[in-house]
Order: sequence, then C-alpha cells, then structure tokens
Amino acid sequence: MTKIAIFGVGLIGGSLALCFKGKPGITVVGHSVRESSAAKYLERGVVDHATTSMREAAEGADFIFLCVPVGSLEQYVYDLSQLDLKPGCIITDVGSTKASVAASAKRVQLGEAVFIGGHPMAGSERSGVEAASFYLFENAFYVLTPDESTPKEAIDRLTELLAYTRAHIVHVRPDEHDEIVGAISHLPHIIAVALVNLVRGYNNSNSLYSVLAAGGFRDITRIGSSDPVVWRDILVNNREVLLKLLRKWQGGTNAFIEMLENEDGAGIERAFTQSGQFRSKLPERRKGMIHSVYECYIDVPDHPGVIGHVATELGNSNINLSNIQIIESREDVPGVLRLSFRKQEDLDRAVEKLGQIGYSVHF
Ligand SMILES: NC(=O)C1=CN([C@@H]2O[C@H](COP(=O)(O)OP(=O)(O)OC[C@H]3O[C@@H](n4cnc5c(N)ncnc54)[C@H](O)[C@@H]3O)[C@@H](O)[C@H]2O)C=CC1
Ligand SMILES: O=C(O)C(=O)Cc1ccc(O)cc1
Repeated sequence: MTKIAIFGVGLIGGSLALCFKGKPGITVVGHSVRESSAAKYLERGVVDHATTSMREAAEGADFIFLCVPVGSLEQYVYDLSQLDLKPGCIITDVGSTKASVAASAKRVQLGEAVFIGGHPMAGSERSGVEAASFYLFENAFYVLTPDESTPKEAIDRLTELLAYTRAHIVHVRPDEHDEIVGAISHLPHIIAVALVNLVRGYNNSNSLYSVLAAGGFRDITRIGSSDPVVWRDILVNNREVLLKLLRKWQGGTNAFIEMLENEDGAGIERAFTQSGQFRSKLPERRKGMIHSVYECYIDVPDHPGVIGHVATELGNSNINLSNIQIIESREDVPGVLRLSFRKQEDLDRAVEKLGQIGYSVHF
C-alpha cells in the first residue's frame, strides 16, 4: 500500500485527498489538530483514516502533504524532522509561497526523507474541507520547486502520484515563483480587498453603492472574499516582493491621476488597448490563477419555465451542469441564463443540444 498523509484537510488538502482516495493501492490519512475536524474529514468520506496524532499520520507514510497556512509550514517541517519517517518518504507542501518553506526544509535534518516544495496553481475564494473538489486541479498548473540536490527518483515519484490531480507539472525556482505569484495572485488579492473596503466605507453612508455594484465590481473582487488567515500568512510571508509590487502599483495609479488631471484621453485609450491586448493573449480554457469555468449564456424571455426545461434537457442527454444562474433578477424582464460546466466537452455538447432545441446560445 502507498500511504499518503495530508496535514490540513481544507480546500487544497481535501481536494488532493479526493484525487488520491480510492486509487489502487493508495490509502489516505488526514491529520487535524482538532478532534472535531478529523471526525468531519471521515464523515465527508474525503480520507480513509483521520487522526489528531502527527506521529500516527506520518508513520510509514510514503508521501506527506502539508496543506496548512503558510505561516505554520516551518513548524510542521520541524516537527516532522523530529519523527522517524519512512526512508524515501517524500514531504511536499502546497503553500502559496515557496522560498521560505524551501529554506526551512534545508535547515532541518530529514534523514532519508526528501522535501520537494509544491504549489497547485488553482483554488478559489472558498475554504475548508466543505469546499474541496475532485476537479479543482484539472488542467491547472502545479508548480514543483526541486533543486540540484533533489534526487531525480523522488521528483519522478511525486510527479507520477500527482498525475491523479490531472494538473500539469512545471518546475520553477522558489524565489522566481514568489516574484511571479506576487504579481499575478497576491497583489490582485490586495487590490480586491482594498477596493471592496473602499466601497464598504462609502456604502456605510449610502447603501446604493452595494445595490448598484455591477458585474465588473463583482468580477474583480471575487477573491476579496478569500480566507483571512490563509491570506494573512501569504502576504506577510511574501512581504518583500509585495512591498516592491505595491510601490510599482502606486506608480500605475499615479499615471492614471496624471492622465485624468491632464485630460489625456489618448493615454487612457492606450492603457485600455494595451491591457486588452495582453489579456486576450492569456491562455484560455486552462486553470491559471484566473478561475476557469466553461460557460455559455442563453437568452430567457420567461425564467421559471426555461430553467426547468434547460436542466431537464441537459440531464436527459447526460450533460453535467455544474451551475445555473439568472443574470437579470427581475421576473418581468427578459434575462440571461448563465450555464457553467466543469469540462469543455460538457460545454460543447450543451451548446449543440441547446441549439438543436431552439435556444440562442452565446459566450
Ligand atoms: N486557497 C487557495 O485557493 C489556495 C491555497 N493554497 C495554499 O494551500 C494552503 C491551505 O490553504 P486552503 O486549503 O485554502 O486553506 P483551508 O483553510 O481550506 O485549509 C487549511 C487547513 O489547515 C488547517 N490548519 C492547520 N493549522 C492551522 C492554523 N494555524 N490556522 C488555520 N488553519 C490551520 C485547517 O484546519 C485546515 O484544515 C495554504 O498554504 C495556501 O497558501 C494553494 C493554492 C490555492
Ligand atoms: O480564486 C482564485 O482565483 C485564486 O486566485 C485561487 C488561488 C489562491 C491562492 C493560490 O496560491 C493559488 C490560487
């Protein structure tokens, strides 16, 4: 049997557990410091066994996944180094920063165990085992940060196991990783939170702000609902990169101030054009740091009847719908139905089916 121990079975740990559990020859053990959480992991069927004992979870494990907030990783690595780990055991983590945990692993004696840093580049603003999903990593990039001293055999073994996530493995140096995710993930989280809190302040004296908050505000601020503890740890950990980025960001907002003061319409146009051009070249249909779902829209003149009809037709054709949403909330005006799917194949089949039965489908 291959034993996989997962410390912290939340959104990421739980999603990994769901990818590994039930696979031939694999047993998944979940660890939590809290008895009630360990019981919940079992109740939800996410793990085969659950324990609050670090020793019991780690004993005989072939793979150990540390899926706890970044600020706790150093302690976990140290605590594991005090145990008798199985020779060849691979310890990996999923933290959103990589330089500090790589340094922590170098500082301790892991005996015949090997540490390889990792970061699945997929997630969401949700947290906890309740949000875990078997599909979370599908098609996403999964960063590993081995160095020259990491045995190739260990990298190969971890890569082979991670095939169960259906993610694409890429190797990046820890410091380079932290610079890049600082810009494409951590800074956007700061901007989302600062923007929401700005509007929250205005909304305290005029609730029309939240009433009128439109799609653009919601799109750019989704990640402003992310877990406070997880993000506290990420930002504090990557503070040097983020301070540099925030100073650069100030330059970007100052440029807009200047363009507005000078009524520089051409400058504003140029900024939007450059941004649009770059954004349109981002890889599509792949889970990067931008949450990817497979979606289409259909016009719905009459909401109540249409929802049932669409859901039934798709269900009868065995097409898995992951979400359905009316964009216009009033019942007396025409709306748009947003249909989300987990797979490109389901979207393609749905578009074909809905077209055949007379709906006007667009993207
Ligand atoms: N949220 C996301 O979208 C992504 C998160 N990550 C990384 O994955 C790791 C886990 O994050 P999530 O699964 O999102 O968080 P989560 O909150 O869903 O899960 C965290 C788990 O760690 C446990 N835990 C242990 N010590 C803790 C402590 N001191 N404080 C709080 N929780 C503690 C919690 O009980 C829980 O089971 C973090 O290092 C994060 O940076 C990586 C990729 C995406
Ligand atoms: O929800 C989103 O779009 C995210 O950005 C999720 C996310 C959060 C943290 C990571 O380290 C990686 C991905």
